[in-house]
Amino acid sequence: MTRHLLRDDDLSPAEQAEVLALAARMKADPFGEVVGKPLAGPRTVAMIFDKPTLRTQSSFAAGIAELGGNPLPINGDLAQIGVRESVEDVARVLGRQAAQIVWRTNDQSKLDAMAQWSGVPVINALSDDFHPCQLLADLLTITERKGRLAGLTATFVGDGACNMGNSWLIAGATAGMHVVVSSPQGYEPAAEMVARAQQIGEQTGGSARLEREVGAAVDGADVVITDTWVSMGKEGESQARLQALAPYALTSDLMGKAGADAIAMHCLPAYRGKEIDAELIDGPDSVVWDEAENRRHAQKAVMAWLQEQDGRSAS
Ligand SMILES: NC(=O)NCCC[C@H](N)C(=O)O
Repeated sequence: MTRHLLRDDDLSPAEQAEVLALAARMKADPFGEVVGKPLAGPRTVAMIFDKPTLRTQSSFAAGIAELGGNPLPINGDLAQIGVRESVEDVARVLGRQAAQIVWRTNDQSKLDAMAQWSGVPVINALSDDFHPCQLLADLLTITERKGRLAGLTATFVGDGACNMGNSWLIAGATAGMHVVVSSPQGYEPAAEMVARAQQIGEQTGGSARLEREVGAAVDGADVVITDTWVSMGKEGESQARLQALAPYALTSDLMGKAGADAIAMHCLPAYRGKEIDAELIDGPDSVVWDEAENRRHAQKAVMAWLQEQDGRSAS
């Protein structure tokens, strides 16, 4: 069966650990002299962007090239998937051209259809619901800083209903972390996301909970994460969001409540003076540039791992 990375729990806890270990090996050997070049040929990886992108396109393109493959960027505005032709038909066409498909889009259901019809591994490069590639990069970054994941407390503050809030719940619990999400009313993750993370936590020793009071949520945390208050596609709600989320800004004061060696994370793009203080994101507790670099290493590991799974299922 062809494997995909459409949401964070498409990887079991053991598989997540395997991908993260591979990512660390790839980071130490960027041109594949030891780990090899699983996309050599070159195999083509189609990258479709229906939303803006900087980190995702550049890290996938560089990573695909480092794996010996051919990155094929597709402009979503020109392809008009689901408008000019159905997701099913696009999937069947791209599945004949590319070894893998990377897609940044809005609806999770479109990714499901791409996976169902393409016959090749599909990677979610951000949807409205999940951002699993960012989480693998973030977990790699935490491992580098802390030497472990299981047992650490990660507190996400701000818009918990967005892709990053959901992915933190699911991927953090998969890694055996204690995930706390602190959001104002109306911006909490859906109950089903929290329940799913709790269910995974029962298996891994991790946990997931919501904590409305932001100081209590950050108290003693090992990792504090935030994200933009206005995710792509939510621009029309900007004013209401900036107002509602203001008490949940990640300031240096708030960060002071976290554990002594706590790190601050942000997937970028960041809005200084809104969801995060300039002195914090540009200060010594911030690991945001490592997160951005680690997108490449984590995604290379995902592509290599999916390619290997695909080979296994074909043989
Ligand atoms: N580093 C990135 O890939 N950026 C992710 C932006 C996440 C944000 N919640 C958004 O959906 O716009």
